[in-house]
Amino acid sequence: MRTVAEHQAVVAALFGPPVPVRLPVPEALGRATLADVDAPLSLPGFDNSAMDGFAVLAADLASAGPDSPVTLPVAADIPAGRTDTLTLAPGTAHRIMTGAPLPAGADAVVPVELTDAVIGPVAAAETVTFTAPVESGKHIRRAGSDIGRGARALPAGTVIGAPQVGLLAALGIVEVTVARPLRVEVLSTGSELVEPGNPLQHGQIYESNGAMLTAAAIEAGALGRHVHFVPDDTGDFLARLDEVAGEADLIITSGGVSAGAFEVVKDALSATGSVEFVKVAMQPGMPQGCGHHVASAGSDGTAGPTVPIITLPGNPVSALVSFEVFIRPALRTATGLPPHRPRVTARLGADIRSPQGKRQFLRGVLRTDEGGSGVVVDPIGPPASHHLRFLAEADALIDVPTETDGLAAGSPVDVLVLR
Ligand SMILES: Nc1nc2c(c(=O)[nH]1)N[C@H]1C(S)=C(S)[C@@H](COP(=O)(O)OP(=O)(O)OC[C@H]3O[C@@H](n4cnc5c(N)ncnc54)[C@H](O)[C@@H]3O)O[C@H]1N2
Ligand code: MOO
Repeated sequence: MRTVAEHQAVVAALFGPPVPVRLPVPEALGRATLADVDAPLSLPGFDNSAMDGFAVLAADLASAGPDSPVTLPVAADIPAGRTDTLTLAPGTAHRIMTGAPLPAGADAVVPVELTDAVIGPVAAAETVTFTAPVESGKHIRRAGSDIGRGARALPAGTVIGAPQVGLLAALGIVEVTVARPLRVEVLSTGSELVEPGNPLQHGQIYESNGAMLTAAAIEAGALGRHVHFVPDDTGDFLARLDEVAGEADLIITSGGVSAGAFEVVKDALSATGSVEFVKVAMQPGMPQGCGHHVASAGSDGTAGPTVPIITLPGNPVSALVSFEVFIRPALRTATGLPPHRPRVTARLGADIRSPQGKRQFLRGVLRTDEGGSGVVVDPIGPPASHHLRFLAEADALIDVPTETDGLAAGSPVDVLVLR
């Protein structure tokens, strides 16, 4: 049997390095930059006020005190957005709002609350009185104090989140070079499957792997699309693969890869020689397949596209755990994103058993222990791979080493954090 690490390497090798693409900033959310972004302008772009108040020359207020108020004429009113250039004459004040450009000649701003001016939406009075001096530079946001023009705004490899979108927009940047998102098509197989919303007959079940794996692909940063499911018919299956091959960077299938009499995926793809089916020493997720699907030639004889394909086992827990262990890290690396879920060491909240010779990924729920001194993981649900309910409750996978056949409560274990 192949080890988990060996199969991870085989899956990762299906993908090339990240491909750069220019995307509008809002569409770059969640993607990794593939080039440094340097600031095309300074932030702030001009000296401006940090407070609603009065721009002054600090020297004019040097003698101001409760018993020696200084009154200055208000020579201008500067709301944010005023675009003309103003100069403050010594011995005068300008009413100024937060974010408004500081007039040349002013070197401090006094907040309105520290003056005799009326606070609120009123016209500026003719004069303003100060009862305290102000330090030169006070409440002024200097041009370039956040970032200077030409400075590195985002290094290559940054994952774009809300703060990065904010910075790029503030810099006036409309497009950014990021890793091209990969298009993942998910196709389920099984004659027992029925689309949710339709009635079930005895022996039928609702198709859930397609929706689940599509969601997992999207969560991993890919463009996931669920192309629904086909019955256990190799002709139908291959036709659907051909249909989506031209639009996909990866096809994921579920089901039909074990040892039954109707293993549509294995039967259809084994013969092609471009997909290998293997057993991986893990539970759940033992039967795996991966390789390339070579789509049939077009009617004009042109060669069909070749696309990486990963065939996951049909048991729902096996399918999602396999995605987490093999596909998610590979997809993320191929799009420049940090590959792994966080891993932590936790103490087991209960005894566990594990099949020797297989690396087991048990579902678990993380908590902080009563003393607050560490992280505990409580195993939940049986190991069998149809327990979707416990998968939905879990926020961790407990990674039990291959050679271990059991661990006592309190033992340290390696945990993959799923949130
Ligand atoms: N004789 C053997 N039988 C099985 C073996 C084996 O080695 N020898 N392996 C077992 C293991 S382990 C797994 S995992 C499963 C994998 O089976 P398949 O990939 O062939 O999957 P199916 O047989 O098609 O389905 C398994 C199970 O999952 C349900 N299923 C399938 N697709 C979906 C879907 N899209 N949505 C919801 N549920 C789905 C299906 O109804 C079955 O109950 O094989 C074991 N057997
Ligand atoms: O390996 Mo299967 O995935 O145990 O359920």
